[in-house]
Amino acid sequence: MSRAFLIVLDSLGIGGAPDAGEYFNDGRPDTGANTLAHIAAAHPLHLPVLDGLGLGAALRLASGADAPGLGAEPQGLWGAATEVSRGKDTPSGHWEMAGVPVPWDWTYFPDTRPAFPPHVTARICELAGTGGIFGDCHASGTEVIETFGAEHLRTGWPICYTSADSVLQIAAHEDAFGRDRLIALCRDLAPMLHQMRVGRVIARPFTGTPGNFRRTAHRRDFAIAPPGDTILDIAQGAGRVTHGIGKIGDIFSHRGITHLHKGGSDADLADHLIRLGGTAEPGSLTFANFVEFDALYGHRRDIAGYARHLDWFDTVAGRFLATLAPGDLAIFTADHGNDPGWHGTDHTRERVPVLGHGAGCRSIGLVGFSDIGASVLSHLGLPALRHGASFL
Ligand SMILES: O=P(O)(O)O[C@H]1O[C@H](CO)[C@@H](O)[C@H]1O
Ligand SMILES: [Mn+2]
Ligand SMILES: [Mn+2]
Repeated sequence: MSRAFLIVLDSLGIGGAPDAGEYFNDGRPDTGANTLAHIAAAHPLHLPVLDGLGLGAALRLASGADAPGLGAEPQGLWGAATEVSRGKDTPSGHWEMAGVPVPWDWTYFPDTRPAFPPHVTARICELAGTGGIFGDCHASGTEVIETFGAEHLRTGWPICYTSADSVLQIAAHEDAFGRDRLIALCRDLAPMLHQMRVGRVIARPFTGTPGNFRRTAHRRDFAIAPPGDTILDIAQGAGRVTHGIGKIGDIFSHRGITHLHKGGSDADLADHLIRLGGTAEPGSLTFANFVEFDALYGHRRDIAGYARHLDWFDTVAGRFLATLAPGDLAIFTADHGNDPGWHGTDHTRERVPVLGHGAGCRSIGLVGFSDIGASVLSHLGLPALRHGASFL
């Protein structure tokens, strides 16, 4: 039985989203944002594997842009996907490609002080047993603990903040407040926030002393569950083994995942992917997310770093594809844009590439995100979901 591998390069947009004007960075519309084109224009890229599948061709199709060094004659299945979900965030992109477009508008907290409505603050205080909270604003997680950490140690009040994403994050000291207590607080708060269509409550434990605070690796995400069955649920329900690599567990609220493979860096995740290329079970589905494009380079508007990471990933893709057997399908795609050449620090609304290995050599044209999931199910011989049509 052949296998399927769905690999997300987190934030590798290729421009051209027809509704980019309805999404903003620093109050200005995303019209014209193009992650790949702006990186390639500023920094020469060497991507023989991804471009060989059709990355440059997909870029031209999505946005009309040409990129220096890209645009080889495609040897794979290639096209570009347009998102319909009303959100340029990670869960929206992943859920839609997994067959579940998001049927609601996410709730975002305003960039005001206070940022949180009184009933939310009251609930946090009730659960934490404190007389108040610190923060209550949009903030960077490292800065907010510098600002409020000392007062937090003195009073025990949790530090609560948000961002341009649909999130409520709580930072607290691992020892003084207690790591388990923080995680329990976030877990107990999450149902109310999910009801409000806030995507995630995130525990952000830290250690250290004033002036030397640092976040620990014990972050925990309590994410709203996808509002319907995804390709992971369908595959697992049909008795197939499913592998999640990286953030996939958190993104899908840990549903439909037989084995989760995590790591401290994309290099660790690449090791998992290459190993699973050789060992994943017949008929299995492997779903991977490489987050460093987004977290380390897109949000930080680091064009050179993003370019280096793309060059590195291309060698990973080559090593991974060499492990596959005839009949296996691999699809490389992305969940949204995060143009490091753009203003602001937020994601950008863009189309994404769809590059297939193991399914012939042709253009699939412009497709929808949910067509990706439909194609994976069709390849695995599994029943279709309501959304999407296979392009295989
Ligand atoms: O500044 P930190 O705490 O890393 O926050 C970031 O992490 C959140 C979740 O990925 C994002 O919404 C952004 O706010
Ligand atoms: Mn993402
Ligand atoms: Mn991001």
